[in-house]
Amino acid sequence: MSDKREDYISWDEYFMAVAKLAGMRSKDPNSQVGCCIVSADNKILSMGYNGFPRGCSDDSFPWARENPDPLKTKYVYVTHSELNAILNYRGGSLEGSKLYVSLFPCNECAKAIIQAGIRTVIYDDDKYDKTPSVMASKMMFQAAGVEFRHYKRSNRKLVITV
Ligand SMILES: O=c1[nH]c(=O)n([C@H]2C[C@H](O)[C@@H](COP(=O)(O)O)O2)cc1CO
Ligand SMILES: [Zn+2]
Repeated sequence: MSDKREDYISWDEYFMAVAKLAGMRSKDPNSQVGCCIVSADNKILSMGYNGFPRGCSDDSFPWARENPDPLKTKYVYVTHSELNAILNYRGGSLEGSKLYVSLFPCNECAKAIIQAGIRTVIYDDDKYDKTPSVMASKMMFQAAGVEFRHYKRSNRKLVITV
């Protein structure tokens, strides 16, 4: 007879929750994106969130979405969560790993994901579906044999007191 707990979180819930927890570090007022890279045997290898590169202070670089001067918007400076997670990994190869991310990867991150050898992408939000960037990501993933699947929310609320 087993006394095992039955309400433990699934692997998918665990890794998506870790991705979203990383996203809570983001200073972006509009989109907080988090990412968690996991080995084929379910070990967490790396995490990342969207933010400015090291040394580029959140207090001096802009978080604006729109400005006639592109240098006054975030887009030219921000490092995406997926790229940060890939670059944060210093332990060797990401070949064959899985990437959990709270927002579908853009085309630039898709290139990095493919070239890093990541084989599976599990995403939650797809709010930029139908934009050329996301359409390009999906075309590249399909061509490169990177599987992508939508995360099925269990809608469980995980409460952590810190
Ligand atoms: O794949 C992604 N990963 C990622 O980290 N981001 C970040 C960059 C920006 O900080 C933010 C997108 O900003 P916005 O939704 O306001 O356009 O999300 C955006 C995408 C996809 O667009
Ligand atoms: Zn991106």
